[in-house]
Amino acid sequence: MQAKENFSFEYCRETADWLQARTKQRPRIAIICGSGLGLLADSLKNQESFRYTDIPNFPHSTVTGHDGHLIFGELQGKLCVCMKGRFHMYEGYPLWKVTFPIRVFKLLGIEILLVTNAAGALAESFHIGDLMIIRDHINLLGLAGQNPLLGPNEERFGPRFPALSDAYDGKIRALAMEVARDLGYTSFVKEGVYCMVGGPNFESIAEARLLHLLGADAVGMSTAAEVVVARHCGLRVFGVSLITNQVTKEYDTQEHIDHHEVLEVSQRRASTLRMLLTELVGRLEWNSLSNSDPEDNQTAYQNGT
Ligand SMILES: O=P(O)(O)O[C@@H]1C[C@H](O)[C@@H](CO)O1
Ligand code: HPA
Repeated sequence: MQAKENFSFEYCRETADWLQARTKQRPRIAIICGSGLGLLADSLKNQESFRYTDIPNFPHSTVTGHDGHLIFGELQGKLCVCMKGRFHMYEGYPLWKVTFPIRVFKLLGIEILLVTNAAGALAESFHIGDLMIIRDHINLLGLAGQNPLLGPNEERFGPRFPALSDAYDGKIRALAMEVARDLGYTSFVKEGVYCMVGGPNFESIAEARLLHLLGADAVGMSTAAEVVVARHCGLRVFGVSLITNQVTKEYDTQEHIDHHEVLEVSQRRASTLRMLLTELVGRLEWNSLSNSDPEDNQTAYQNGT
């Protein structure tokens, strides 16, 4: 098992304090940009940007399409902090480090986490360029014993046994669907189940068939671990996958997916995803999202209500 001492409250606090000493911005929304999806971060107003390499304790981005800046700024008049580039287990980081920024966000006062990723389609009804609002996930690594919450529990962040039955906020998903309707996006905005695998290889045919049989609509190499840590510390979560490729499930194909193709599609569709999220952020109203929703028992637990 990985040493956990560096996932401690104090270690996260040190990073949050460093950031708060350098910006007066106090955002309540955090956004993680997936592969090739950094465009959203670029559209923040009044930007204050920090290189990951300058932030104490922060991991460094090593993957093409993940720039490596933490950007504070305004989107639709709302203060946000945006990760332009995320971390993956296949880069050699333990999962606690992959998800470290989430706990820093919590200490910065973040309440809502918006996660994006590039993913391959397993569902036949999905097409390249579609946006999949994540209804639920299969954390394949977690089921196999690789979980960012392994080790002593830090009660100041959350409970030993967090519930994940409501991981992806129902009210924010409904709002996003409303936004999609208003933007005329309904033909390519779908809902579905995201499966996180470890990577870095793409799936074999037998693996792709298995994941589809298990109920996954799309597969990628991120997100679920971040969401586990976010829900543990009571953040509300909204996730969206940009479908960059069809995952091959037939043996008689000549198609081979590669990361360049993933980046090409995500860069081509980044402005559409940006539009959806920008409009969504603009419509996020804390009052209408309040926790009278019985679905949101995790946050109620955190608040002691
Ligand atoms: O960070 P995300 O999940 O968007 O990145 C996906 C998964 C792999 O890192 C990479 C494969 O092309 O894109
Ligand atoms: N498999 C896993 N991760 C991915 C894929 C895929 O097909 N596309 C983008 N990220």
